[in-house]
Amino acid sequence: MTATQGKVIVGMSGGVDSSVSALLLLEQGYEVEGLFMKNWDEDDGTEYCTAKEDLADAEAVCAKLGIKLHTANFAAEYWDNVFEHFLAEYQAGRTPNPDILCNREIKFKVFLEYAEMLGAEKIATGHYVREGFRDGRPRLLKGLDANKDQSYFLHAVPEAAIARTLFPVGELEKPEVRALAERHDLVTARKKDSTGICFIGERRFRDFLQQYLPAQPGTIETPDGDVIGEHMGLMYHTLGQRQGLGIGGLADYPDAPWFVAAKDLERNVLVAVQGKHHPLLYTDSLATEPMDWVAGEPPAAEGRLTAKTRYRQTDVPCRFEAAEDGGVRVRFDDPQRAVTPGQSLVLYDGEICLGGGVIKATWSAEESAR
Ligand SMILES: Nc1ncnc2c1ncn2[C@@H]1O[C@H](COP(=O)(O)OP(=O)(O)OP(=O)(O)O)[C@@H](O)[C@H]1O
Repeated sequence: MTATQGKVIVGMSGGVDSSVSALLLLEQGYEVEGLFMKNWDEDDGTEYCTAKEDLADAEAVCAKLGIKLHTANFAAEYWDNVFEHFLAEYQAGRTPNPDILCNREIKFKVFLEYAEMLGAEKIATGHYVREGFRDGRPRLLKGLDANKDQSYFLHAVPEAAIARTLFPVGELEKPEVRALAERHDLVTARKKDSTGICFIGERRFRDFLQQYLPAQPGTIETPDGDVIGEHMGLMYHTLGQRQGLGIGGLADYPDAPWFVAAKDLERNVLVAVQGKHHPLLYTDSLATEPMDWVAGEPPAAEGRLTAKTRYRQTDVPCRFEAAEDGGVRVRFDDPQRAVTPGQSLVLYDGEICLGGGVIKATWSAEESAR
């Protein structure tokens, strides 16, 4: 086939989505080359990093498709611009999402620059999102497969980078993608989806974090300040999670499970409540750090939108207003469970992903009313 559409570099992760992306672009008449990025040097003596296998799979797919595969090591950029921030956030008691930063800083910045160096105007990835023009602007749209939509992770990528990226699988459902890979005999057809944070792999999160952040034991308390247990470090706990208390003698409390409701950083105290639906586990309104707007600016009018506070959540109705510091204040129509500082709030106008920001404070219905 002769290429008529210009040169595009596909981010080849060794997974099925990027394999099929390369295939589709070839079928569409692009001159396609692949790039495998190594963002984590796995010489930390563990067996968890799958980079070697992934590279071998990317090589096999590129050989099968007859395209060239480049490799690049961005581990230094990843460490400086993603990982250090990730650790600092944990240290500050928040639960960060490094994949969002990885997209903004690595996949849609360093990778784009690298592609330019290789003589390509455009890059492509296997993300389940779409690009579409609305009101004359290139917009980031949700992927058609609602189960796989990855716009949550891409909300911090600027419009100019979105405009230079192709998302061939964004128009497809995942089973169609696997079927295409099977039909073309690609080795990744049945490869299982990657889970969790890329550099942590399947290992226990606490073990990983302990290599970088020392344990900081403290107490677990009720909202009234009764000590009911001990924790090994606030960073090992996630809001809304069921919490084993590790001590007996809770004679004053009925035998109901405890859930993490808050982290008091100043006192190094984990606050726990009883019952999965305790009101303190619900957020009525929140504030974010300065927002990353895909369009570079907030929507013209404040008002009603929908929002996700975590990946794989259906977006829920809310009302938003801009704050002076560049962040937003959002109030949900219905209080949301386990909204976690450090994770991102992402706003949508229908299928358009507008942007998002890191959640810095949350208030329960009772606190909002005060
Ligand atoms: N190491 C890598 N090198 C090059 N591109 C990558 C790499 N990791 C991810 N990407 C790109 O980012 C996209 C989304 O990555 P993600 O980790 O979410 O994988 P995924 O949705 O399981 O996709 P895939 O099935 O292609 O691995 C990939 O489809 C690929 O285009």
